[in-house]
Formats: sequence, structure tokens, C-alpha cells
Amino acid sequence: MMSMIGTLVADGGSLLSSVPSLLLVGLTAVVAGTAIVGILGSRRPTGFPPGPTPIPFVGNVTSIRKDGQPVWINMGRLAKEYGDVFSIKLGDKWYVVLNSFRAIREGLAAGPVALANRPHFYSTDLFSEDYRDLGYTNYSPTWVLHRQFALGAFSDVYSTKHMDAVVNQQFTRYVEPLLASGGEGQSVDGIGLGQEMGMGSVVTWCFGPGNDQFHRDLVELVSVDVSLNLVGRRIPVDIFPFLRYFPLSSNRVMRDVVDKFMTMLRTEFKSRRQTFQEDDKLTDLCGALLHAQKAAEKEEKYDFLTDVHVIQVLASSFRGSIGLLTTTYWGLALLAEYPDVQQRVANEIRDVIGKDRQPSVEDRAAMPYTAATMMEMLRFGSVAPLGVPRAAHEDVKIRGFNIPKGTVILYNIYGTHFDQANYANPHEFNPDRFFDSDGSVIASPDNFLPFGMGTRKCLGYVLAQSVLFLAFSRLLQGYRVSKLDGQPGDGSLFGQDPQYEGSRWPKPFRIAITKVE
Ligand code: HEM
Repeated sequence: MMSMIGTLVADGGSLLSSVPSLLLVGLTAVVAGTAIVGILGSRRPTGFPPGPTPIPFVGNVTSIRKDGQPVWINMGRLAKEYGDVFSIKLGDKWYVVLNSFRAIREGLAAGPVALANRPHFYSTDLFSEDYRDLGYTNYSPTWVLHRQFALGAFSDVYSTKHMDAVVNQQFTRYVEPLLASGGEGQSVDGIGLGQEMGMGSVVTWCFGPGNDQFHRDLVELVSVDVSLNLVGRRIPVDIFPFLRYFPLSSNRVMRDVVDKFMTMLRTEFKSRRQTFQEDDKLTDLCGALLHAQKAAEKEEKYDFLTDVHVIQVLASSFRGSIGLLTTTYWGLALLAEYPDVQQRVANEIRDVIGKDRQPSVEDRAAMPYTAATMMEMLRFGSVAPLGVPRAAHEDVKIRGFNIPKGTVILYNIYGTHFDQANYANPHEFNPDRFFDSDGSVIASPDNFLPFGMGTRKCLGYVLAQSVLFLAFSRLLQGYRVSKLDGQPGDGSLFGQDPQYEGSRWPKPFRIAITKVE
């Protein structure tokens, strides 16, 4: 031992003198090691779907951002080259893209759980409060119970009469004053109007028509900050997870938005609980959830139903409703661009509902053209163009390709809705495409999946369709929307806002509103 130490001490001088070369060797080893890891990590797993060759560490970021086109358009381009099931790498994750209705149906409907997980990102870590939410938590027995619990509370406040009351109250209390504020033929901000018609109805549905200030703050927050940061924009850290350790402003903005949003929901939830009585009439989702939580406590059946789980049902509903908000924006822009469609809807409203009675969900069965117009808004908007990312819950085969557990799955809803083979002249807004040869609306058309499909299909699709129908019927019962004089030519309202990569938003626009006498 002593001699070993002696040798080391004796060697100390020469060791010190060789420090720079040792450093160099060390650095070279690190760089070479990292490069090997990068190159090996860029190799497709065996039997994986084909796709463009990824650049080590970066992956195929450049392939999906090509020519300044939105990601979903570039996905369509890649599908032409590699087939409708192909793969790409982004940062450290492999993604499989399903790019046709057939491939999507095969993947999403393949067994109840095959692709029923959701991938985890920095943003979903924050939003889900340790994966106790509905939209980002993986498939598991607890998640199934949580979803059933939420749907139970939804159905308590889903009745036709209740939906009619919610949307009509919202319209009278918030939308009408907005429309009246600028006088005849006024110019209205399409985004502000869409916020009140779409998101405002969800706020009323969740918390009832009460506190005006809370209502406005939440509509504003969910509409702008949360949507912008969470649904619309992809932040770099979601692709390159090591960026979570850097003081990036995008990380900070995301954390601030989540904090603000969750604090508002928690505060409102707690104050509602203080005054809540078990035999209160159920008038909103928050009350229905409190009621169900109390009942569950008694049965000691749902020990997972903490306050976090309950508040997360509200939070997931607001996040999900951003789809409704953006579809409402598209709807307003489309009606202004297509006055003939608008007139046919207005005629149906006049014939079925008349001028004085408020619209009801029950009217929809007698108003096929209006129902088809709402479907066409959902198709044309395709506001979740690549769905909400899924992940493989287990090793699975799709079209003979091996998809290992954990692979991220994107499904191109936009590509399906704008494929000429599925919809003739897809860039035209044409509700007639949803009628069959007998003149009836096709109830479940093929190639139509605005709400996804399978085990993780949108939780709010019934609510969304009811709100769209009621809000637009009420609007066109009393008003017409049109393009403003001097606005540039056809299609000007449809510019895709380039800020958003996860969602299709029209660019901010203004429209003229005229009252119908
Ligand atoms: C036009 C309006 C809407 C559109 C286009 C839309 C679209 C979608 C899509 C494409 C998904 C992913 C489904 C899948 O992976 O198969 C989804 C999930 C979801 N949506 Fe919606 N949505 C809308 C409105 C709503 C509303 C109003 C709510 C809530 C009240 C809601 C709540 C949710 C939730 C909680 C999920 C996650 C479900 C899960 O992971 O199991 N959505 N939505």
C-alpha cells in the first residue's frame, strides 16, 4: 500500500504535466460517446414504420417545419413519400404518424387500450398535477374510474333543458351586451365574440351564471393565455427535455400560466364547497362534482377522489373546451365568408324556431341544414389537426409494423378532413356534403373524426355539439354577420395563425354585425 502511494506521489509531477492531454482525451471520449449514443439513438427500431433519416439529437424537426408550412401539411407530404403509417424522431422520442382514416381507425380502434396512453412532456407534467388529470394521465384502472366519475357528473348537468338554459342565459347576459355595444352594423372582434359564445358557455356550464368578475377573468384567461401556451404553441422543452434545467422564458411563462389558472380554479372550488349543501339543486358541473364526491366518501368506494382529482375534472374540461372556442372562431369567419350558407341556416331557424322562442337542442332534429353546417364547421376548422398525442400502452402491431410500448402516436385529423379523396373540394365550406342521396344528414360519416375516436375520444363532444348548435342558432335568430367593407378578397378570414402548431386558429379578424328586424 505504502509503495503504491509512494509511486503515485512520485508520479505526481509527470501526472500534472500531462493534465492538458488527459483533459483532451477525456473530452474526446465524451464527445465520441455522445456522438455514438446520438447515432445509435437515431436508428429506427426493428420492424418500425419507415420515415426520413433523423439528424442525431435534433431528429426530424426540419422535415416537419419545411417551407414554413404547418406541421400537419408537412405530415401529409411525408406520407406521400413513406406511406400513411410512417415514423419521425423529435428530440429524444420516436413518433409514429397515422396519416389516413384507415390507418387511424386501425390504430385507435385496435383493442381498447393498445394506443390509449398519452405521452408525458414538461407541459403535461405541470398541467396534470402529477398525472391526476383526465386528458394526459395514462390508461389505468384508476384513470377509468376517474373518467366514469367525471362522465357521471357531466350527465347530471347534460339534460337538454339544462343545456338550453345555460347557453341562452350566457347569450342574454354576456353576448347580447357585447353585440349591442357598438351600434348598428358595428365592427366586432371575432375572437372576443367567439370567446363569449364558446368558452363563456362552458364557464357558465361549469360554475353557473354568478360572479361576473370571475366569469370574465376565467373566459379571458382560458381563451388567451392557456390556449396560446398549452394547446396552440409547442414549447422547445417538450421536444428537448434537458431544457427544463435552463432558465428559458418559455418555461417560466408556462409555469406562470398554469399557476394562475389552477389557483383560480382551486379558489372557486373551495369557496363553492363552503356554501354547498348536499340537497342543493344541481345547476352546474362544480356542484355536481361536489355532490358526487360527497356520495363517494360515504360509500368509501373511490378513495382516489381527492380534491386534486375533482378540480382536475374542471381543469380538463376547460382545456378540452379550447377546441370549442377555436371552432366558434372558425364558424364566425366561415359564416361571414359564405353569406348563402348563413342565409339557409337563418331560414331554417325562422321556419322551425321563429323569432320569439329561444332555441333548444330538441330543435336540431328538425333543422338538418343547421346540423350539417355545424359538422362542416368542425371539419373545416379541424382545430385539433393532429389530435391529442397518444402513446402505445403496450407493444402493438399496426399494418404489420412493430410499435413498441411508449412510442408517441400522432393522427392526422386535418389530413383526413382535407383529403380530396374523402371530401370533394375540401377547401370549400359546403354543408351539403353531409347529406346522403335521400336528403338526410349522415349521422356518423366515414372520414369524420373531429373528436378523435376509441377509448380516449373527447369527453366533451356532446357538450361541444350542443353549445355550437345553440349558440349559432341564437346568434342567427337575431343577427347577421358579414365581412367588413374594404376587407381583402375571398378567403381573407381564413389565414392560419402561424404562432400555433398544436391547434388551427384563424388569424385575428373583425366582422360586421347587423341586427335582424
Ligand atoms: C369543438 C370542440 C372540441 C373538439 C374539436 C375536441 C377535440 C378533442 C380531441 C381530438 C381529443 C383527443 C381524442 C383522442 O385522443 O381520441 C379530445 C380530448 C378531450 N377533450 Fe375534447 N374537443 C372539443 C371540446 C371539448 C369540450 C367542450 C370538453 C369538456 C367539457 C372536452 C374535453 C376533452 C377531454 C377531457 C379530453 C381528453 C380525453 C382523454 O384523454 O381521455 N373537449 N378533444
